[in-house]
Amino acid sequence: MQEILVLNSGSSSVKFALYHITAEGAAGGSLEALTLAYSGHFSGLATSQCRVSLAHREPGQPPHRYGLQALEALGLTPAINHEEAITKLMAWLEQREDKSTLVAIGHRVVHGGQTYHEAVRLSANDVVELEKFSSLAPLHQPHGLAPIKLLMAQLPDVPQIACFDTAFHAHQPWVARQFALPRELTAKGLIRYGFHGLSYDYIQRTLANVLPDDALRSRVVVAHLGNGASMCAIRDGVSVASSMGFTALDGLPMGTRSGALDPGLVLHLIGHEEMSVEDVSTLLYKRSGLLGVSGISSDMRELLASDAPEAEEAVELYCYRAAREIASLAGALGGLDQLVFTAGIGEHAAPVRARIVAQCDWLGMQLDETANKRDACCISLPSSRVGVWVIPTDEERVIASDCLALLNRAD
Ligand SMILES: Nc1ncnc2c1ncn2[C@@H]1O[C@H](COP(=O)(O)OP(=O)(O)O)[C@@H](O)[C@H]1O
Ligand SMILES: CC(=O)OP(=O)(O)O
Ligand SMILES: [Mg+2]
Repeated sequence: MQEILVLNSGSSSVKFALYHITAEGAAGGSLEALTLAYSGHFSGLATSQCRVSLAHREPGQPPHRYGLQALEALGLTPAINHEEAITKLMAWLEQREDKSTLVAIGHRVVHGGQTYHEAVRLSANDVVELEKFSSLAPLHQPHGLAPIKLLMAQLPDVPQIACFDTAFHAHQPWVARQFALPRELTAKGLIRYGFHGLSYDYIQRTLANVLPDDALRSRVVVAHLGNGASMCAIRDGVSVASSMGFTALDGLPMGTRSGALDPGLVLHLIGHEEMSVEDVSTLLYKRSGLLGVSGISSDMRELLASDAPEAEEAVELYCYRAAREIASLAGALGGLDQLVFTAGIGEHAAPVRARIVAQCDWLGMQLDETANKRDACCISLPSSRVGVWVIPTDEERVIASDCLALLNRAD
């Protein structure tokens, strides 16, 4: 049985999955060409909520979830940061006996810049090139590249394949990518890239299965609300605008990131608050967003459970900015047919979805409150002009499927 391993370093998590390639899969790269065998994650990294999970799946059986003792026996105990998560994951992989079945390892790499527009088998030189984007995605790029370097050394014959968050947005109209800056800076690549593209790709492919009529999916906004959060306007299956820009700091407020700010505020911090570039970077990437406004936590679960007015203020601001962003992206699309919620908050936080949808009622959204409380797939009423959906994302499956397509092309 041939296998593909996938690693996905998010800002608060390391997710991993092992797929078996089905007989039909050997010939095509569809999402269904792969059978999930193992999946797991280290989550809540750099918070007080660090957790680990592992599940094993046999075809036709319910998933077997490992308990705490079984996880401990495998060395899979909670990790406090990405480095520790990767070390534990590598040790678990190392102790698996047979690695000859592994035909590729797929990695989520958040920033692909202007050159990397599709999945690529990495050379050592590619890794050097991709490291140049580390300052543009400090919460992601170094953590995505670290296991690539380790695995290139440990398993030199197994292709290490990078799949990029930015790739899905690479064909946005130029007007959506430009900043209003002098041309010589734009020419240097100071443009909007957009992120979470693997997630958006999964959602648009899955929505097409749930809602097969193309005409109903012409204008879609996907709200990827995880620890990082962004939205994407998708017209006829193609990204046309996104809330994230040059870096994964723009747009919506996030767990610890500020989202969009007046750029004059950054100048003020440097000029009048005597903050260095590094201080401002730490402030905007690690101390802002839900954590900064609430002063309590970056985790939406904790804020929703809290009675503190500061927690409520953080949730209110989060939902307000999200509703404004949906309207802005509907503007880019010239209307809206469907809204999809996904990722940690989008998939699980019914009160957040309810508040956002309530603020979008003027766009023609009517929430089915019972369906919303159940995290059902369709959460809008039949009378709602805009369909509202909850679709769990699966970046790992898109990565595995892109790897398979690349391997099949190379044969
Ligand atoms: N049941 C829940 N209710 C509210 N928020 C949740 C729930 N489960 C997860 N979350 C939120 O999702 C976030 C993690 O989202 P996820 O997409 O997995 O993260 P990452 O950005 O690291 O990939 C957590 O920080 C938490 O705020
Ligand atoms: C790009 C980004 O913010 O990703 P994540 O939500 O996984 O941290
Ligand atoms: Mg994520």
